[in-house]
Amino acid sequence: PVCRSYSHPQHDQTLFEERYLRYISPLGKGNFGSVELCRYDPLGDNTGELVAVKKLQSNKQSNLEDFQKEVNTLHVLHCDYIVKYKGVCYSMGRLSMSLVMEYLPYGSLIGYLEKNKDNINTRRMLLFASQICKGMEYLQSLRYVHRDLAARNILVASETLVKIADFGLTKVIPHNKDYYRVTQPGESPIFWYAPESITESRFSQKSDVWSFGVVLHEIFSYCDIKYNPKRLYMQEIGHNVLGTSISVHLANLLKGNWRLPQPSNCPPKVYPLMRQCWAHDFDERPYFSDLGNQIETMIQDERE
Ligand SMILES: C[C@@H]1CCN(C(=O)N2CC[C@@H](S(=O)(=O)c3ccccc3)C2)C[C@@H]1N(C)c1ncnc2[nH]ccc12
Repeated sequence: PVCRSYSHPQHDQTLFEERYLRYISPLGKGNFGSVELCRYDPLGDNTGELVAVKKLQSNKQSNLEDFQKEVNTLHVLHCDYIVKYKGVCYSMGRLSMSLVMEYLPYGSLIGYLEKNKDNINTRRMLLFASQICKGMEYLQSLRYVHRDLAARNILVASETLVKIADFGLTKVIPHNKDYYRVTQPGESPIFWYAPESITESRFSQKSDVWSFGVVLHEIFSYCDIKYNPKRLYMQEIGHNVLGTSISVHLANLLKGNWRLPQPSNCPPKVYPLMRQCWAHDFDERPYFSDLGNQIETMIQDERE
């Protein structure tokens, strides 16, 4: 099986009491809220465990429902390559809720690759890529579409393990379809989006594969801010575009077959892998299982 999901006879510690949740520092911010480092310390002697708490910004009813869906999503995911869900914390009398997850001290892939670029070799980057593939394969086996696959949402658990870390935009594909259409796209990460997601708000396993190609580009650019996807696309589109929206320019650029350039010291066989993920026609894009196999083979070749 892709993920050894064993059932722990763990106490179902899914309810964290707000009064024992001690705020320590911020871990990250986004459009809808933030993730904070906290210590859950019921004994009050600082022996409690460190946890990552994801808070919703506005307690608008709709966000609360989406958040509840995210909690339900994470609750069923048991995979070595997906961040572990620990439980929820209700506050203000169930008016607002927070999501409690495992805390991984290495933080996101962005900071980690930038900081350690000198001692991370191709094999390790390919190992990380294959783990993201496995996590995505598992997610898709449950008919989930992530919709926000990006290096900023990948967590580093150890020097040899990464985990997919954010399911704020994840949707379940209905059984009678193979895609999900979003009605109210909020602030969208369009520079990680497949063409059909930009123009038709259509999301599927194959649009996640497109985003995976962009994550590969980020990894082999060491998440260097100078070469991040948004900056590279905006350079090509031109910064002073007026009138028509950026997404129209981006969709035309992709229709005209322009793609993110090969990162400077990217191994020759990795860029074609990104290009496979960026096929304009989603039926031509590989499955995560195909990608995983190709990457495993590259890891073997790197060993020799
Ligand atoms: C990389 C992680 C996910 C991304 N992130 C983040 O801050 N956000 C993800 C969603 C956005 S949000 O605030 O927009 C959001 C808020 C509510 C609903 C939906 C979205 C914030 C930082 C995290 N981070 C550094 C962590 N570091 C160490 N251990 C961890 N355990 C779990 C996360 C985590």
